[in-house]
Amino acid sequence: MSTLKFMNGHGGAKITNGTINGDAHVHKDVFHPEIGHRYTYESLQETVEFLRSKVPYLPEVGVICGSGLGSLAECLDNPIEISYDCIPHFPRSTVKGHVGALVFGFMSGLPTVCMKGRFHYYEGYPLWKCCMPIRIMKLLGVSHLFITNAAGGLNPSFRVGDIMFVKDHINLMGFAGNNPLQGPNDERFGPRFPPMNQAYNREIIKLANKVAKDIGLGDRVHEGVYTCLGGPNFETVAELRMLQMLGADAVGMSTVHEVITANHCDMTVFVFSLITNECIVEYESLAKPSHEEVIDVGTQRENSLKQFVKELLKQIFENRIGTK
Ligand SMILES: O=P(O)(O)O[C@@H]1C[C@H](O)[C@@H](CO)O1
Ligand SMILES: Nc1nc2[nH]cnc2c(=O)[nH]1
Repeated sequence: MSTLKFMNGHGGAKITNGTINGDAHVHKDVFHPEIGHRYTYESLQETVEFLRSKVPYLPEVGVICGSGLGSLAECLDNPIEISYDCIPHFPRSTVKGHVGALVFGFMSGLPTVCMKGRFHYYEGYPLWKCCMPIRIMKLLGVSHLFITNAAGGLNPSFRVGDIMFVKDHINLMGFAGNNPLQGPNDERFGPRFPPMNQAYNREIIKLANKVAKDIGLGDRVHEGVYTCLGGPNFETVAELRMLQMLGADAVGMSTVHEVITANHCDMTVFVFSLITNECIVEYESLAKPSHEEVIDVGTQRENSLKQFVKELLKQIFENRIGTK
């Protein structure tokens, strides 16, 4: 049995645990003796069918909310919030600041789905599972994916609260042989060997710089290279110095595998990092990064970021950027 609850003040609906747990779904995922468990195209279709039965339109835009950035989902008009624990085959959020719900609605007039909470490798999920929602978004019809994250600033010119438009990444986990596309390739999603040299849409980055300037954020934005480590610990001084030498401007614990999965299935991708802490590269410093600080900075910057995301989205679609 399924129940929609109306949310105060938003004119929307909320589907939470317990309200639809009775919905039976059959697990058709496969276990390969050599490589272990994987989702199949068919099992993902079950998730898609479930979501289609709850939401009366198809989203064109996807937004992944980073740590402390769940409030971006408040940009949606007429939200329909569906808790991850109601959705067939969906992993569960375990991290503070990641609520664990898909929120459908209209952002700048465009049908959009926000992931209020992402999945991380350090939670114990393999990368292919962390990225499962991206394939779900693709199957629902999402063409443009906005990925956001909280990251430590490696570039000494970055200040806490700055925004970095990601122009490229260094896939350190991939260097170690860990990649979300590992395992059998399903050509219905994309090719076995996808290119990654244009993973971040250049036109959107150009527009993002203009929009940031127009709304008064011009002096707080940068372009840069993001890298991801597995976490959950923050980095040592020696590790951070090494990352700086490699050419990374910001470090986090997510995003890279999501970008790879999204590009594999031909989505248009835009990513920004909120610099929530300065990476400590001096042994003398007594400062310590913390998840609380990361979430606080997200909260402090939420109004500017909401305004930025709404305006950027509007202009992307007005100018048909990245429409394939
Ligand atoms: O989900 P993101 O990448 O935004 O979160 C970063 C990485 C860790 O999950 C967390 C550490 O505070 O912030
Ligand atoms: N790995 C990593 N992730 C972060 N997320 C937010 N800040 C940081 C950081 O300093 N390091």
